[in-house]
Amino acid sequence: MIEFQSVTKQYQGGQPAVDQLTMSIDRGSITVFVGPSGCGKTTSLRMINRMVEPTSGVITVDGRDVTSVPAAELRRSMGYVMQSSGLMPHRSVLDNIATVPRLNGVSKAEARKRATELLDVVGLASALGKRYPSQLSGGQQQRVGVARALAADPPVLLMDEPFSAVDPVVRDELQQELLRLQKDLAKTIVFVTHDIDEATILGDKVAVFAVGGRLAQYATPEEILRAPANDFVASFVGRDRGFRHLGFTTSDAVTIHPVPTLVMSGGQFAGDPAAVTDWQLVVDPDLHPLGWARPGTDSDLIPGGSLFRPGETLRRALDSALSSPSGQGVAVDGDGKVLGTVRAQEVLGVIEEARQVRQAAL
Ligand SMILES: Nc1ncnc2c1ncn2[C@@H]1O[C@H](COP(=O)(O)OP(=O)(O)OP(=O)(O)O)[C@@H](O)[C@H]1O
Repeated sequence: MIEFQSVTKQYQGGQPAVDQLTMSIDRGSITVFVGPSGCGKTTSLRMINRMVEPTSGVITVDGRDVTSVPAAELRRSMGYVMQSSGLMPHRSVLDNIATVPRLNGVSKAEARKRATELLDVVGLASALGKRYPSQLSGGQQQRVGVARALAADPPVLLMDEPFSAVDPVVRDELQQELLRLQKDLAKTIVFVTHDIDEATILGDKVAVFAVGGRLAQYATPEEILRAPANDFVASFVGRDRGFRHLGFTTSDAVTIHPVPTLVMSGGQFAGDPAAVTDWQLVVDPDLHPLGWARPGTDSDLIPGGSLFRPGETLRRALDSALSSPSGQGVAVDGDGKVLGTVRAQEVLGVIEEARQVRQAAL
């Protein structure tokens, strides 16, 4: 959908900000540009919609050289979301979202109707439409920024560090929301971040840029974590990359063992916890896990670790086992009811088997 052909950008008097960039961006996918500060991510993104003009090279969108399209028209045909939501402070949320459709000649009533629908699409209550941007939280403002970018239903969405100014919990929500939206919308999204975790969570493909605007690696997140192309990528991806890579393999092959349970209801154990000779999982009458009872004590309820569902990743399964006071990770079904437990040693066994299979395939 988007092609960079030997694209270089040199601002006056400096080193190239982007140096001979050649890459193809797939239609309907999320492509993430990641790298340290100043490596040319934003410049590369802005050359797609001609907010920045290349010094040399060609960029095409859908086979058309972008320089053949008037810059204003090109910009309106692509959604753009930036770090500070960039909303107009003196316009209501609805009117902010309706901006581009209005510029494209859509009637006010029609544009506002669509804007109200979009509030729902990005998970905001329609009542917020009447507020001004300063009356929203940072996370809500970013959602409005996404709604505004989607308003003209553009095939391409450019996102420049859109979630980096919000706290980690909201950021996590916004990332999940974007993935959910993308399932329905299948836009061609180019997303800039300096955070490798965000890149691997969101990207179908990840482009790692090195200082000097050179493309150091362009591959799936799984491949970048498993096989960084060089020392720069390895150090940028960081020390936990082996662990993060577990986030790409499912835990299907891990055995789930039955676990003895002790029911707790109304704050009371249904049996005698002092008689427990092995760790027992404490559950409510509907089999939702509450914590653990330790053998040989008259047992307070000991809070449990993280839970995971079969089909989730090995990372979740391992985390569940390692964070559990009993050393057993608790697997639950879609309703949150206990299915059984997994042991860290066995999860590690599956990880090692998967590694050997990959090794043999090389
Ligand atoms: N308008 C400009 N004039 C001159 N130099 C610029 C301009 N915009 C960016 N640069 C320089 O170009 C290089 C690349 O900048 P760019 O903003 O693309 O990097 P980035 O990877 O997005 O960085 P960050 O993560 O810090 O936003 C930097 O050295 C920057 O100082």
